[in-house]
Amino acid sequence: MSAALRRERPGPPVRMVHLGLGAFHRAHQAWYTQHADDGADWGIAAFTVRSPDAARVLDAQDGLYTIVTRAADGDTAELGTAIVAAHDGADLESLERYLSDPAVAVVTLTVTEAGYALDADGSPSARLRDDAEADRPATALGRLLRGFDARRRANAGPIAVVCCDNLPENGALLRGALLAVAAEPLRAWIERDVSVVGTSVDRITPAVTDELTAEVERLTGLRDAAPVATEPFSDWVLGGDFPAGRPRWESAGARFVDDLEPWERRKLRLLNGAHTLLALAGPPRGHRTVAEAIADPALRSAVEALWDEASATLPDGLDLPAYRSALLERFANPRIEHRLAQIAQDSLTKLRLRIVPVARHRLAEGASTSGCATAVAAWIAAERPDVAADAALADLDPALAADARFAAEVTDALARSAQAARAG
Ligand SMILES: NC(=O)c1ccc[n+]([C@@H]2O[C@H](COP(=O)([O-])OP(=O)(O)OC[C@H]3O[C@@H](n4cnc5c(N)ncnc54)[C@H](O)[C@@H]3O)[C@@H](O)[C@H]2O)c1
Ligand SMILES: O=P(O)(O)OC[C@@H](O)[C@@H](O)[C@H](O)[C@H](O)CO
Repeated sequence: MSAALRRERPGPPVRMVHLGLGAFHRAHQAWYTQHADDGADWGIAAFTVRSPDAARVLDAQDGLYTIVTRAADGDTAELGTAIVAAHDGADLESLERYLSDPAVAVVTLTVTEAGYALDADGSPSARLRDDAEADRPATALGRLLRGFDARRRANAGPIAVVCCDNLPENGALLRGALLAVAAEPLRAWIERDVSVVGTSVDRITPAVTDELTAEVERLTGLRDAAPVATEPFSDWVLGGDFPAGRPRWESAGARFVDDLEPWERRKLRLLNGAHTLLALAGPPRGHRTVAEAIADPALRSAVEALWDEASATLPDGLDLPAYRSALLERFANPRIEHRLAQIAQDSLTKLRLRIVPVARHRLAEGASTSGCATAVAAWIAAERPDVAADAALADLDPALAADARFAAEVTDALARSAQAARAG
């Protein structure tokens, strides 16, 4: 019988807190922290958001888990060691305790786009406002405010918070939301003592499947109930200050830049924009995963058209040809089973953030928008099949709906996909 995972000696001291204990945190921020040359000084206390399950499982393994890196030609396994404590997100007392400790210097978040509980214009939803005043907040930001208030009362000093979700201008968005819902005197403390760091995060890490557990046992001889599978590629670009210190993530390959926005846009508009397109257009053509969808010549050319349009909205100096060709290789990785159904969550919000700005930019220049129109048509076909195309388009973005050329392109794309579906 295989051995279970347990620590033989204590892990690093807790100096980071993470909210959103999912697959991505374990494959990305925790990986960079353990690979930093001062990683032995930086342990992470990680909290779930909605369900305690991931914390229970990881806690039973002393925070240890296996990271399986899946290259096209095979898998390798390594032990993830940076997470030293795992908690149910509802455990506010532990969150307050960590954040009251001056040695804790960084908070990271991966709570998904929906997890911020913001309205479409980026302002806090009524749910978030109510939650920020609740006795036992249930949203990630409500809980973060509770933890920050404990730090303020403990006089534990400034701290950095890093939003690691796929949201444009994620640092500014998070800061705006925190300041909008915090009551005084916490609001003034956040303004003065919390540095909100913007970041672009990149490592394709699909949801964990049962098959992975068996694969880990085969590779390592260990029983692991919390493994994670990820791709060899990894990138982390950050912009902002860390007033209480941070791991030397740059020694593990992270990049610190003065102007984050171009890198963030490159990733969101090319990688995530294409994922959103494939997640909508792939299933009606019988595809289940990104690798299957990108192997379909019609979808590959739709992605290329979208990338041509998105690339024209990006500044020079981002090495776009190399990035695009690496993306094609990453999408095609046969060992990464990235299900389109997982990516298709919240498509309306993602189109508004990733496709609509490109389409608007191109229309203002009188340039082609067929790639954007294909993505929008795929969304209408998948999620608004019973609504007239012009009404669905108006729901997505009134300015695009008012543009006769774009509306006609969407109608044409819908007709083409219906014809393709009839043809079989
Ligand atoms: N997985 C990737 O490849 C990847 C890569 C880059 C960035 N990201 C970013 O990280 C996020 C998390 O990715 P993951 O793979 O760890 O996801 P996940 O589904 O494992 O979720 C992570 C955490 O978010 C919480 N959560 C999920 N949906 C929520 C909701 N609607 N409201 C509140 N909390 C919610 C979960 O409880 C969990 O604690 C992504 O949404 C994305 O923004 C992921
Ligand atoms: O839910 P999304 O669309 O923000 O993200 C789903 C995937 O596209 C995403 O997780 C990518 O794998 C990731 O952004 C790669 O770095």
